[in-house]
Amino acid sequence: MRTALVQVESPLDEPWQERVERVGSLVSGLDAPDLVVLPELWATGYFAFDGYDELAQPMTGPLVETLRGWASDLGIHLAAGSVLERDETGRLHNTALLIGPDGELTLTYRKVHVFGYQSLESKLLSPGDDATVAETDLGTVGMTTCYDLRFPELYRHLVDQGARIVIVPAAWPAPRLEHWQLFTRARAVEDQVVLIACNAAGRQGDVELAGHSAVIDPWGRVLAEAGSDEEVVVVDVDLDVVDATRIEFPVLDDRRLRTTSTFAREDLA
Ligand SMILES: NC(=O)CCC(=O)C(=O)O
Repeated sequence: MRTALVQVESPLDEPWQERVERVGSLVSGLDAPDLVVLPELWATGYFAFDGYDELAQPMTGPLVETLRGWASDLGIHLAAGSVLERDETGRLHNTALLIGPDGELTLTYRKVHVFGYQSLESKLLSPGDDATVAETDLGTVGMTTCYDLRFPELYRHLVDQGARIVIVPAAWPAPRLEHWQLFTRARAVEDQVVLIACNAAGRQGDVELAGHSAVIDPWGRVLAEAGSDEEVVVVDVDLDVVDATRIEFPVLDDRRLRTTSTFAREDLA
């Protein structure tokens, strides 16, 4: 699986429409990837909180239409990072999406753990209340978003549904780079998945993003890692490593505590 991580910079003074055009050119210039992955809220800029309400769109809106067009024109799987979704009741969500080579939405995931530390996300957005997987011709894929990396039970929930690949779009700030590197590797090793994490880069206002997008295999090997600037990283991933690891070292079979795999919906209302 040829995987391209497009580690986008989203400076607050760049009009978002220009950024979408710029990133579209980057994506269409890639050399025949199977999967392209973008960061969390890259079009809007995660830290552009003032623009959240104005820029949120339904999943049938023009931004998602454009992204679907990229996937179908190029015949790729596009994990298009996340977008600000306005749902049918008017609430806003941070919604990650995977689009298939036919331009159809394969998987959507509303970020469950919205972030409130030096961030207005938890005030402005409503959390999701579920996480599912999609069967694709790449394998069984789950998605989580950024801060979710700190909540391992979410990943077990995906593994319980058969996830072999977990894609993580992020806007993770530079002061906690060590946490990013620790959690991405930990989740790959403990859940025996290929973990594909695409972070934002550059500055968004006062915040410096960490970059260091990475692809990590179930042994914890970092197959590719970006630096801290805007960059595209391409890596060929042999997905057989998931089954090989689970057969060689069947730690998931030794679990004694089964999660109930349910969400505390009453807490999320
Ligand atoms: N965008 C985010 O969810 C940031 C999370 C973060 O900075 C952290 O967990 O640390």
